[in-house]
Amino acid sequence: MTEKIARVVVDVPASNIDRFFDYLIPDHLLGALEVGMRVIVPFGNRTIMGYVLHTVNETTLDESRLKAIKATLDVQPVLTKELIDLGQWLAESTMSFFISSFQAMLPQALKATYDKSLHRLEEPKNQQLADLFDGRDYIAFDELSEHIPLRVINEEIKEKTVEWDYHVTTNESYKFVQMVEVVGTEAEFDAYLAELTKQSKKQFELVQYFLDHPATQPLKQVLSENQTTRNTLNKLKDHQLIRLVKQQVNRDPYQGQTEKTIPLTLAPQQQAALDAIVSKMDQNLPDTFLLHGVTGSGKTEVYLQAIDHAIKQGKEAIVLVPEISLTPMMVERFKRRFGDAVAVLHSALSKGERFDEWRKIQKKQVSVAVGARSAIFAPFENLGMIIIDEEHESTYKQEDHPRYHVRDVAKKRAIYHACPVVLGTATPTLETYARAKKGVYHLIEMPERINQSVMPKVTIQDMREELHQGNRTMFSRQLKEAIQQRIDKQEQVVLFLNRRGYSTFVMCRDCGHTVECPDCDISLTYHQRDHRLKCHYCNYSEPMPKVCPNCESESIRFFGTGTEKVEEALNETFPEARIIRMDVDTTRKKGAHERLLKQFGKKQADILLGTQMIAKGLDFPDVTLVGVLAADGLLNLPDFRAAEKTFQLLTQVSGRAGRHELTGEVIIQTYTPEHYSVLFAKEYDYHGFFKQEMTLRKAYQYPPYYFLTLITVTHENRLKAEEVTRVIQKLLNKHLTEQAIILGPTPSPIERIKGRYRFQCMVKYKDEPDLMTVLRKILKHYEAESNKNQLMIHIDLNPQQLM
Ligand SMILES: Nc1ncnc2c1ncn2[C@@H]1O[C@H](COP(=O)(O)OP(=O)(O)OP(=O)(O)O)[C@@H](O)[C@H]1O
Ligand SMILES: [Zn+2]
Ligand SMILES: [Zn+2]
Repeated sequence: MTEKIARVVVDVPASNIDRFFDYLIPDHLLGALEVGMRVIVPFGNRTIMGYVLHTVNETTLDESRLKAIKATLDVQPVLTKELIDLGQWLAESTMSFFISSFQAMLPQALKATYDKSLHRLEEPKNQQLADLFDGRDYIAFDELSEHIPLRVINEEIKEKTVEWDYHVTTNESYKFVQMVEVVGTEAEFDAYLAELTKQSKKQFELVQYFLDHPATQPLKQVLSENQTTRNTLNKLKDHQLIRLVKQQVNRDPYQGQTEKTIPLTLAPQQQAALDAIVSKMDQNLPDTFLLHGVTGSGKTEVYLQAIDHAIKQGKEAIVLVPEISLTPMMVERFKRRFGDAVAVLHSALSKGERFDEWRKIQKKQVSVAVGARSAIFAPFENLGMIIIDEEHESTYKQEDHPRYHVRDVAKKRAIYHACPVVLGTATPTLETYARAKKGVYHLIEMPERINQSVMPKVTIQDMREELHQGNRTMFSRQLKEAIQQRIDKQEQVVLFLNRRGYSTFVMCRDCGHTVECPDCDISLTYHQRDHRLKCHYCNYSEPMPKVCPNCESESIRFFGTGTEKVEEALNETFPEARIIRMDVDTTRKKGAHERLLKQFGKKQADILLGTQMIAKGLDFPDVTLVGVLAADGLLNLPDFRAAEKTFQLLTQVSGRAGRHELTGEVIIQTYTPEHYSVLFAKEYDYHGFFKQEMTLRKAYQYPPYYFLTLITVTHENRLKAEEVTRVIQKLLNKHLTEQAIILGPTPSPIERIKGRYRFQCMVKYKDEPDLMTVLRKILKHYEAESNKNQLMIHIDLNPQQLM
């Protein structure tokens, strides 16, 4: 590359800096610097990180005034040309900053951190400061701020005795292991042996060992095989018979996987699906498929064989799974089929592990990336296919800048690579199924389970009725009996508790007072482990009160059902049952998910009790009963998708039973047995549910009939938040077409979070070509106030959460 000017996006997420800056490429970097690399550049009086997006020979600015790039952080670009374009598109289509978009595409470890320190140029005039330097040239900001007032520093800077120095560090770290290399000749070992006294038995053994094992091997292995210590080994090192060397290795979070699986003979419906997908792949067509297959219909095997086809063509594949730590079984199936050709990217890995997995993709050491949302940015350059499993999951939408939906990014990448996208699920979102019905997506239906196994029979238990009959426990009589039967027959049970919207809040039975977070508008949740009340939004916590803060009554209790409480109740009711509980508390440790599921798989427990995280991806042959303890939790959320989410969840959970030879049974407990989402889920009637829900969406003007945009305004002052929202609502009214429906301002369902009041304005529309322009103008108008951070305006195009 011979251009001499680089266009850089700098690491400052602020609206007035959200553009390219031109920098001179210094001589020593000419020819070495490439587009897509990270660089260190001077910016104002600071030094920061940036990405080189273009190189050019001409600038519209005065070239003599351009600053030069200080250094590059990479020897190989971290962003491909495709990703550079994608990042810009992402920023524009989600109304985010360029820098936030690029950061979102790269692993955490590549982000920069900044240290600020004071650099001494000559002896400071201020004695206190001079003393603090004490012969040093730099003082870290933290140390400085403890001792010297900022005013003094500013004066010294004016005198040019000192200057601020900014140091950029990035966090990519490589893992090294100590290796033992044998360097002594046989003769030298013999000479050493001759020197040894009779007491040095261990040394004799070690010499013998190295003569037998001359190859370089890990230190850890040498020590463990010889049952010896570093000290003992050091004697050989001192005699220059061995040497310790560092070797860089990839951290491998999936070490020691079991043997490989081979492709299964496909059932006819699977074969048809595979043929359709492979044919588009071979024709290089960026078409989107909806693979609508009931739970247990063998979708995963279709993915595996389609990927196999891609690999054989020398192409690569991306597989997206909801939240990967929740679906370890899924990951394992890919690992076992493709072994080392798979990189796994997800949040349960350490920063370093994730970086190593990402680098495998960058270095073309793998051809498959399996991961959660951000894996859609895997830097492959020859994609053959993108798969989004469980496409209905809300985790595919990022709820923070850039607010993108993985489906949109996938379609964009598919066009670039001319490859198909496969959306797979048993419960498509209404948006997706409507598109498939219109022919925008190719619809593939897989209505049968593998091996003709039937969908488990679902019964609904009306918990109000149970109460009338005097049953005050959390298990209906039928569920209790069914669990007991499974324990007796040594079959297994999965019990699902919907945590969201059904958490354990504290209420006084005398006065009805509930304990709420002082900063957010929601009840605190009781945590048994440390006997404290916590806020799920801001981390506020306080001890569980002994008496009601309102009336001092002692009858203050927690309500609702947490997994811990259910576990207690299970222990009481079925003392002989072995229970595995899976929730945020028991799975906090790394690898805990996998470990607990493995235990259950080995039948070391009778009952698996858990929250959302056990709803999908589980495939255990001996599970014959699935119980849903409280189906209504989601129904009560203030969200137009509440029914859809309930239907999806119930269908997914039910799908965990009877997947192999044994027939399954599902029992759903609910307080609203007449709700259509419960009734259609009972019949596994997706099409019936779709029809009914579409009618409602049409009547109430929601997606997929209308697009939504949600604008949320937050401010510490309630009036201010409401007023700004009102102004925005008026502006939208004025500038959009007559057809647009503009609602608000209304308080958000959670009116206050972290001490900030929240108001929202919702736009429903079919076609508003000017919407983005108007929204940009609004943001621009409030730019100054937003940059000072008093006012915040969030714009969410196609929101998934309305809270
Ligand atoms: N062609 C086949 N022959 C035999 N067994 C198969 C075949 N395809 C899939 N299976 C097995 O059937 C079970 C269900 O398949 P799979 O998990 O792929 O379904 P799925 O549609 O992905 O399910 P879910 O959406 O419920 O997770 C698995 O145990 C799988 O190994
Ligand atoms: Zn709070
Ligand atoms: Zn009270």
